[in-house]
Amino acid sequence: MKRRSGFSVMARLIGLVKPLVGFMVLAVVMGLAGHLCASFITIFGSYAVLGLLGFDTPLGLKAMFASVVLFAVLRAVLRYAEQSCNHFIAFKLLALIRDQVFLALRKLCPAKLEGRDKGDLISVITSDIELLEVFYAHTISPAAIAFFYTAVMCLFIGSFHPAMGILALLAYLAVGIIIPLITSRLSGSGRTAADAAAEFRTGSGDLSGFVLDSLRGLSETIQYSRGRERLIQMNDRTDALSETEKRMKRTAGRNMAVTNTAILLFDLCMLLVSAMLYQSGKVDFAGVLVPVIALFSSFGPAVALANLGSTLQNTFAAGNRVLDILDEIPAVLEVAGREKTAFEGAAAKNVSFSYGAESILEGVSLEIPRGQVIGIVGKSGSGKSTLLKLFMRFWDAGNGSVEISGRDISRINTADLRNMESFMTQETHLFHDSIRSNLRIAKLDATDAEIEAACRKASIHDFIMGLPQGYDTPVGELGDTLSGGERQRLGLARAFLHDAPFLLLDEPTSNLDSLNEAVILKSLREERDGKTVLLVSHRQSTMRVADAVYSVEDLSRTGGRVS
Ligand SMILES: Nc1ncnc2c1ncn2[C@@H]1O[C@H](COP(=O)(O)OP(=O)(O)OP(=O)(O)O)[C@@H](O)[C@H]1O
Repeated sequence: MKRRSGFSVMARLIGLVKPLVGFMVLAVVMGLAGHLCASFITIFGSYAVLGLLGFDTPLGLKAMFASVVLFAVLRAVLRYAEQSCNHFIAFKLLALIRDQVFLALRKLCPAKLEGRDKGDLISVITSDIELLEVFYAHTISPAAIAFFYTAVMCLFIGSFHPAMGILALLAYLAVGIIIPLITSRLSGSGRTAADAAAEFRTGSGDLSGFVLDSLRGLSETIQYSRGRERLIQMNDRTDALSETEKRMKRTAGRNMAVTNTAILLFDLCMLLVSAMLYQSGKVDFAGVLVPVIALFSSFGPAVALANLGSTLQNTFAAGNRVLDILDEIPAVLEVAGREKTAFEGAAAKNVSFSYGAESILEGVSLEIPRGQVIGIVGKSGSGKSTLLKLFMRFWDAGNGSVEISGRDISRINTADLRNMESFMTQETHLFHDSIRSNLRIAKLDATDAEIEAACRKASIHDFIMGLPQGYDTPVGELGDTLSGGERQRLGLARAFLHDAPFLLLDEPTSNLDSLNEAVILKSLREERDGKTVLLVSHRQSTMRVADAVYSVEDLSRTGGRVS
């Protein structure tokens, strides 16, 4: 994780939400006015007491009581309006940030997400982004309100005597900034509160990842009787996390105690200073009563600012993780605005590729003429799937060029490429939705007849019709109510439905019995007129459909033709 300063995280987070600046200003103005109304209720109340005691007051008694009532009503209305405005901002902002994060993920996908811990990613998308709401709705505006409110109150208290104004300023600064800064730097084990907050966010991401991993590996855990160990590990992680949280809470509690003590001491100071000024005739009795009451009742925004300290560290840690995703550079950049390309065949020319330092393909050349079925064989791990991914441009080739219709695919519009290619991977993911919707993602405007035709080609139509709700049957959670072969055939149906000229099939028949394999091979033969197929398979029976078969290990040396 990249470490950024609190200031730069804050600046970036504010930058993310420029479109809502107007609403933010409105929330601050209403919040400021609301707080001032609240303070002036007590201040006018104290003037009213002075009036009752026979002292001179700026307004008549009736006007003062009426003002108190007016301020009370205004306070309520302004508070309501400020809160509504903040909620509106918060939810709009969440939508805005989620949009940006999903956009970033879409660009990073799939190359940069392959190695990433999915649980950690889920934690960023859900809890980290949600925590940013705290930053926008409950951090920026309280800080701005505290700033303006403090300025107004210092001027008001200072209007009785400058010394009292300066004392008030010191009090607000101490409570709102100095004390939280000092206490946030001191935590039990010598680490800063920021460290604890970052540790907490990372720990909770790790825990989500661990839980997800445990759920996915449930059958292995049961089979090898590792339930107890797994549970102990989970408990250890949870305990470590709650220990960090406890430490953070303890720090927050201690800070609160220090802040409250400081408020009482500053009030006492104000009382002493005003009494001394009164004795030396510098202020009248109102100059004692009103500033003391005004200071006493005006720490709200400064305390709110102080309280931000503990949540702010947490928010910055979350912000850092969100920014990490936004700043990640995609392995492959999207292409748009280029001349449209129609499929005329594909080729790899002297292509080399490595995942980091691990070299997978070296000097690979392969011609895939239009209308042909080309088979690729090779040892497990030799790079067959990788070669298909290069044709999909999930990764860019290190050296050499991957071409479609004679043009390097890094110069073909990404949208054209997706329309030209149907890729069936070894793992067919099924969404938690009906079978029909799961198929329709391959062609959003597909008619029911088209879906049915694709399913017949993939030899899965009869199975679907046998289900209680046919095509409307919901696929179970994680799709594990379907067998591997059924999932595979649904994957194939998607590939057929997508109806692209270039089909890339990675082990399309590995989980099928020979009967289903035969139906699918027949479909492939029938389809072949308008289609070009790149087929990876370990099964000789499947490879019989190919016009030419190459071994991926030999593609660089001998041309690699096997049959
Ligand atoms: N995203 C990745 N990052 C790093 N290494 C990877 C990645 N994907 C695959 N590999 C590695 O690259 C090598 C080739 O993988 P690939 O999936 O292309 O092989 P394959 O020939 O299709 O294997 P199989 O027949 O078992 O499916 C393997 O050693 C694999 O571990």
